[in-house]
Amino acid sequence: MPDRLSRNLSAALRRDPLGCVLLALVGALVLLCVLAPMVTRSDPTATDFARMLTPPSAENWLGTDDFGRDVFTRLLFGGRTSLAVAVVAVVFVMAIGIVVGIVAGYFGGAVDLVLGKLIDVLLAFPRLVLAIAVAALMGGGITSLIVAISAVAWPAYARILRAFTLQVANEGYVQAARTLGTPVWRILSGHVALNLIGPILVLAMLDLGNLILAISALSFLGLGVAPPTPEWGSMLNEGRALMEIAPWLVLAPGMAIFLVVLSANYFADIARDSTEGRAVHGPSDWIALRRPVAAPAPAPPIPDTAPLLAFEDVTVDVVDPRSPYCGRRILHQVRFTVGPRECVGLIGESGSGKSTLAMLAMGLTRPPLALTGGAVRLSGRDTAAWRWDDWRRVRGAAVGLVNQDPLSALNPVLTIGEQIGEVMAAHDAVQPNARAARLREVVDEVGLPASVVGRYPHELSGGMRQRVVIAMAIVNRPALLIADEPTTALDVSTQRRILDLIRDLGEHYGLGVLFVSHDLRVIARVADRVVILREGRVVETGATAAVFTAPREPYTRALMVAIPGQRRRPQLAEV
Ligand SMILES: Nc1ncnc2c1ncn2[C@@H]1O[C@H](COP(=O)(O)OP(=O)(O)OP(=O)(O)O)[C@@H](O)[C@H]1O
Repeated sequence: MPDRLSRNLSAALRRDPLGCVLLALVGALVLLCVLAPMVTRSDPTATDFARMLTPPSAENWLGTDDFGRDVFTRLLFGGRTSLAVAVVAVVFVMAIGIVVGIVAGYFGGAVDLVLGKLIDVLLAFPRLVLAIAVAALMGGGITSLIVAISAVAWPAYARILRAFTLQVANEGYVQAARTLGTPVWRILSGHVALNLIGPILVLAMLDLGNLILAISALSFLGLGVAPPTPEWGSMLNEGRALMEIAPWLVLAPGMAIFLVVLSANYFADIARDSTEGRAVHGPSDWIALRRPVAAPAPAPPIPDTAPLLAFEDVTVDVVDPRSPYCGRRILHQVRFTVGPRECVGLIGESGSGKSTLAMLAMGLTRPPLALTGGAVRLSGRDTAAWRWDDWRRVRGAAVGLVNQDPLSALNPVLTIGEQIGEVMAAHDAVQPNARAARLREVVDEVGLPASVVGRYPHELSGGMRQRVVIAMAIVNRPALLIADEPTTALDVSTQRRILDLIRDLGEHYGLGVLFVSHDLRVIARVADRVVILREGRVVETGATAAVFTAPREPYTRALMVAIPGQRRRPQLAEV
């Protein structure tokens, strides 16, 4: 995003002579201010009553004030103060706004409610009036100026960044990071904050001008930088009484403020244009997933013979009384297992409950749905009492997930190497010193060139992206892989290659695979056993060849006849 921002800014400037002139002027002014001690030998506070109120001349380019001080020198040193205070204030404001906005947007619930109310209350006051009150209470000076400005400016940032966080947190790649067991702090700093850099930069540019104005206004009112230290606002105040006989006293700082504020707003506009159109989507109910259940996980006795995944009479209902579907049964005593080195195909038409089962196996069942009967066991352990942290250790380590849409599962601002590396870093399955080698190995295993690690998701084809997602799912060598419609978004030939890859990897790693699909031909190519689901009930289950060649249930027969181009039943390995 910052790359695109700088590219767009330079492209906009190339097309815009006014922008170039503004940039040159403000750049020169800022440079002169920064280098003030080298540009001018005069002391900005040294008085010389013999030279009081002299108009601009070769000796005093911008004249002198009523103490005989050189206005040009004071303008440059005053600019250092104004700009430094503004930059420090922006940093403070951004830091508070970013932390509060991200925390409120990401955690939601009570945290969001409390922070949201605080933001609302602070935003209800006019910013400058509140800043005047805070600065007056603190007694003026540079510190109180920064505190006053920071205290009143952060809520606007927090509110905007909260909204951005809500959007980013619902992106597929953030959800994917969660399902891969990435810790919250890493999701916040890596996925959420990185994606907010663009909006943050634009906000900072937009507000820099406003903050300089506010700083100047407070100093103008005598609540900021105390005389004789020069500052543009206080210079305006000092020159105000003599404006009619010595207009240069107000013109110089006035023009400087005007130029800096105009430039900041102008460039912020360009920056805002260049970052518009971000793709955002999705509801914001995932935060409820974090709610842990009451009891801690029990000590896990793991029978060697236990299947990797077992659904034992699993019943799921809509339990939230606020849902219009409250009381509806989604899964009815579903029972089947997935063992090591076995690929189980879960087939069912849309709405039959396939995704609900896949989510149960990852501990991602969302309110208003809840497990109301039976048990979901992973390697023999009942997961009912697992808390969020227990699941976090399992996801991405013992259980890998491959989703339908690889693009939404990948973070657009991180390279492939970083994203695979992050999954390894989230768990201890691969030792830190072995991670670089494992990265190369897994990239090779999924059939991608080594160069892919330095590339970004948008530089890859759909099939390559799905290979990356598979690499992320297997990099920690899980025992179980959940593949939820992993080939639906791909063309037929890519589908075939991805299916072969999953089957080969399953054999290579001895993986148990739960392969969810509505497409019988896909299941026929990869699955050893099939489970046919209809309206939340298992209607038929058995070895793939047996079920497909001699279906017992009328529903299974109907499904096969419904395959496009298929008169009677699907051929194995037909895809
Ligand atoms: N939050 C919810 N509230 C009420 N009903 C829900 C909710 N989530 C899912 N359902 C219902 O549960 C049933 C199973 O949904 P699920 O998403 O598991 O089906 P699916 O087989 O994966 O379908 P698809 O292939 O279209 O994704 C559907 O009838 C759906 O309407």
